[in-house]
Amino acid sequence: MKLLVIGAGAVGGYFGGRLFEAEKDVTFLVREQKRQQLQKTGLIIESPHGNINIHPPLITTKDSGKFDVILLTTKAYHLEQAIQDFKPFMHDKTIIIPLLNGIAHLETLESYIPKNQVFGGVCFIESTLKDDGTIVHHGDMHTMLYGPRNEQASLSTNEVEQMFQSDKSTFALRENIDSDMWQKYMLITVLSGTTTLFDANIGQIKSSQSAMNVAESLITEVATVIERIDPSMDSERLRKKAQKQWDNLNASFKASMQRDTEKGLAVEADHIPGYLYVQAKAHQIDTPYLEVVYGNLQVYEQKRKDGSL
Ligand SMILES: NC(=O)C1=CN([C@@H]2O[C@H](COP(=O)(O)OP(=O)(O)OC[C@H]3O[C@@H](n4cnc5c(N)ncnc54)[C@H](OP(=O)(O)O)[C@@H]3O)[C@@H](O)[C@H]2O)C=CC1
Ligand SMILES: CC(C)(CO)C(=O)C(=O)O
Repeated sequence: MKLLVIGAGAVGGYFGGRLFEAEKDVTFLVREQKRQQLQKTGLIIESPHGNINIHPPLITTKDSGKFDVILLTTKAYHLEQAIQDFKPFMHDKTIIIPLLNGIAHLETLESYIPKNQVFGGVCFIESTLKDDGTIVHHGDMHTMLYGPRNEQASLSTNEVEQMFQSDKSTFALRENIDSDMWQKYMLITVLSGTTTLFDANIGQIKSSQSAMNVAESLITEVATVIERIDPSMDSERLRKKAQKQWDNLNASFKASMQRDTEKGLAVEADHIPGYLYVQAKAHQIDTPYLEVVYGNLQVYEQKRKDGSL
């Protein structure tokens, strides 16, 4: 089984790097600047679970070859281009596993690729990139969940499972990956929304009862919207689990979107809160907290564009 990781950023570099370390057949599809950087320094991971500096095979769109599994790890705003870039590396059974936060990318992927080749996926990790491309892993979490969304999956799950084994991080094949994706979407909307709104880590947010009330109201709104989009998701269960996940976070925890705003980078505003906000409007659900969170990120994007950050 041959794995192609699209992007060697904070998520793709970490999980792809751990699989390469575990001697899996892993190649990275990268853009030219990244290729040059990685050729010079190697792929470096600094992690509480062990630092590594490795030299996995790198390809760009100028190369050719076919891969059995594609792990998609770009940001949502690079999705359309990434699909055009990785499609030539697929054969008629290749499985795509996207690790993007959110859910709307599944529809985009399925508009280009047969549904039985699109798995679902989520990851739990707090990682970021240094200027020199080093992947810095904060905290303990490093879990990737994946699974078929279609009974007629083009490769058997047993075959795919062989690829995702490593002593240094956790990979789990799931029966209901859609449910995992919604639950993660719920969590990330609240975490990225509040940490960027207050420009604060979780400990700082927890120090204010009013800020905590905002988080709780956001949790309730998002759970309501998700249940309306997918009635198989129970809003009360979503809400309770998100609340528990929130309560268990370390004080120093930051969402990746917050780390991106601290660096003045683009954010997935339309893909994460924006998609839910549009769905809420379509279902005539009032979501004032989601509107504030989304509006805050839209203003941030505008400031980036006009150079006034
Ligand atoms: N970081 C985190 O802690 C977590 C992030 N996520 C989610 O995972 C996704 C990825 O985030 P993250 O890893 O942080 O983002 P990064 O920006 O760190 O990494 C994305 C990588 O994708 C690469 N890329 C973009 N387009 C292409 C392309 N066409 N071909 C090849 N490579 C491409 C970029 O390359 P280049 O270097 O050339 O710009 C970049 O290195 C997001 O949806 C995010 O929300 C989920 C869980 C945790
Ligand atoms: C919440 C977290 C850290 C979990 O992986 C995440 O997905 C992100 O910050 O983007």
